[in-house]
Amino acid sequence: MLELQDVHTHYGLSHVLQGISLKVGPGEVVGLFGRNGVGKTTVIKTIAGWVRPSSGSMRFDGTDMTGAAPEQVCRHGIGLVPEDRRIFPGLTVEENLKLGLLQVPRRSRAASRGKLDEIYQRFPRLAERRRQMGTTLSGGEQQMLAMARVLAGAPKLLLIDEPTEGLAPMIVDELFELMAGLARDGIPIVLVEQNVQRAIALTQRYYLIERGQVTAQGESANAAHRADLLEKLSV
Ligand SMILES: Nc1ncnc2c1ncn2[C@@H]1O[C@H](COP(=O)(O)OP(=O)(O)OP(=O)(O)O)[C@@H](O)[C@H]1O
Repeated sequence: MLELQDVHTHYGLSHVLQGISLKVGPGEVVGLFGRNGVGKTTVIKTIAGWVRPSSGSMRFDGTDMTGAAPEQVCRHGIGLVPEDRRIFPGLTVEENLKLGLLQVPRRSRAASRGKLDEIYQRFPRLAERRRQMGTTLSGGEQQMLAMARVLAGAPKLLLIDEPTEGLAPMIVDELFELMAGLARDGIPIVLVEQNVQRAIALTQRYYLIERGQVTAQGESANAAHRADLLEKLSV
């Protein structure tokens, strides 16, 4: 479904991604793990078109998307939930979600309402707070809103970057439960998450990134692969 081949990305003279190749199949949840600063967010941003690769290729759903702009990537069905959440200030929870709904052009009023109801069922906390300003939500709730807004655009693949960073344990549990729900529903996800022990249980496969390269990959259910990953990350 998504395939990156030998992707190199630079920030100026800094050669951050040094030949990343990875695949995500239909319905697959794939983890990108690694220490701080190794390039995980840059992989996500490169897929989303926020950063242009200097070489290599990317295919999504049978289309060559190498170097595509963020809006094209988004239109092709890749939804990004960024690390900093980007909740629109001055808009309520529902207004934030309605902006997400606009991602799908020509959706009928009834279909939009249906989608919103579906989102509120998945995220009951957002339903309770639908009239509250988005930026007044707790960090964890803002993370839910960021996810829900992307889901309103009916993405074919989700990129989720560090969703639980800095959040209280209880809300972290809720977020993992929500992501498990998305996984059960067959929504493919690329997940960057520092909490590897929890995240590994959610993913089917993983890539370990070190210094801008994939240095290990494996099946999450394979005990030896898991042990190898946790050992390499010393967790
Ligand atoms: N806009 C930028 N300009 C220059 N260098 C950058 C930029 N963004 C990131 N970097 C550098 O690129 C490297 C990879 O950063 P990236 O954020 O992709 O890593 P990461 O693995 O996601 O780390 P973290 O877990 O800390 O977010 C780091 O050395 C970082 O300092």
